Amino acid sequence: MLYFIINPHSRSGQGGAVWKEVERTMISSGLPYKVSYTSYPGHAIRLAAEIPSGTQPEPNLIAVLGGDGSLNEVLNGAHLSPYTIIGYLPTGSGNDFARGMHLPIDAKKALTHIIHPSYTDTLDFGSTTYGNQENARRFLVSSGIGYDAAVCHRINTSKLKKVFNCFHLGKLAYVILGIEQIIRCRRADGTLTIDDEREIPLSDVCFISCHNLPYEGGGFCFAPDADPHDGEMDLCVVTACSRLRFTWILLNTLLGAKHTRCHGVSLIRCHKAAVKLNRPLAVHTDGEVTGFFKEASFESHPHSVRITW
Ligand SMILES: Nc1ncnc2c1ncn2[C@@H]1O[C@H](COP(=O)(O)OP(=O)(O)OP(=O)(O)O)[C@@H](O)[C@H]1O
Repeated sequence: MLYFIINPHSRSGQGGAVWKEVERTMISSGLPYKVSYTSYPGHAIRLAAEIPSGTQPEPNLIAVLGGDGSLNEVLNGAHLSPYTIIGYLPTGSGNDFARGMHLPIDAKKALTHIIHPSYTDTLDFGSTTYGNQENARRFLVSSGIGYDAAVCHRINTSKLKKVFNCFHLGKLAYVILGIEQIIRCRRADGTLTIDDEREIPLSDVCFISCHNLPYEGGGFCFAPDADPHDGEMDLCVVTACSRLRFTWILLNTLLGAKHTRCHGVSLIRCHKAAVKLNRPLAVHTDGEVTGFFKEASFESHPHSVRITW
């Protein structure tokens, strides 16, 4: 069975209008499908959890229409199995999943791939544990602590993205709030433990971002070689740099240039990473902020989620 989970509020309310257009194609296809609409943040987790795993002759396909946040919620609610397949119709403003996977950004084109799947792929996903060890959340794109999460926090609490999205300039909101956080974001000292073995002391941490896919924040390429098929995560660690150098690093990631050569940037490939800091910093998973914490752990779950396009 084909289930649609629609976030009508994605891209500042345009998601509902996009679905109306997409649904015409669905109706004319004659295929059976069910639709649910999200009515509050976190609702897609519950809606996805209500969909049972399919069976071998009849897998269930959950098609998400929304942004990376809605896709993340479905990943967190879905009963992951070889018979649960996730499809994606991007209507967000960041669209880092679609960008990283080279998927069509156009929801109508994406629907063609859902109706006539040409390919299914099994991807890695990551999980982030924060605060007390009971809190965990899955991610498909990236998760981080520090500057990147602080920007997500501002994006989600400020009206700027909504206003800019009306003029199709959502990306500019990320840039403006990103600059604001270069000036205001707090930093911390601590340690980073890689794969339970190697402990790295950290001072003046700007952020630590853990990637399954290369881009986050609407196109910042923090981990150019991140591959969701390799069973590992790519960590981008940025420490001890002036605001000017930090701006230069961010510009490099946005323009696709080599930020990895900049002083203060390290890229580490691993299965697990644990961060301990001396003050709480914001933590995000796929752009959804979970809170401010001193400790966060990230882990890769190889080949665990089926996607179609
Ligand atoms: N009906 C709703 N009303 C308000 N918020 C909602 C509703 N449905 C979902 N949400 C929340 O909206 C947030 C953002 O949604 P989503 O990521 O789909 O779109 P976006 O913000 O436009 O895209 P992007 O994350 O790519 O910038 C999610 O955190 C989700 O929980």
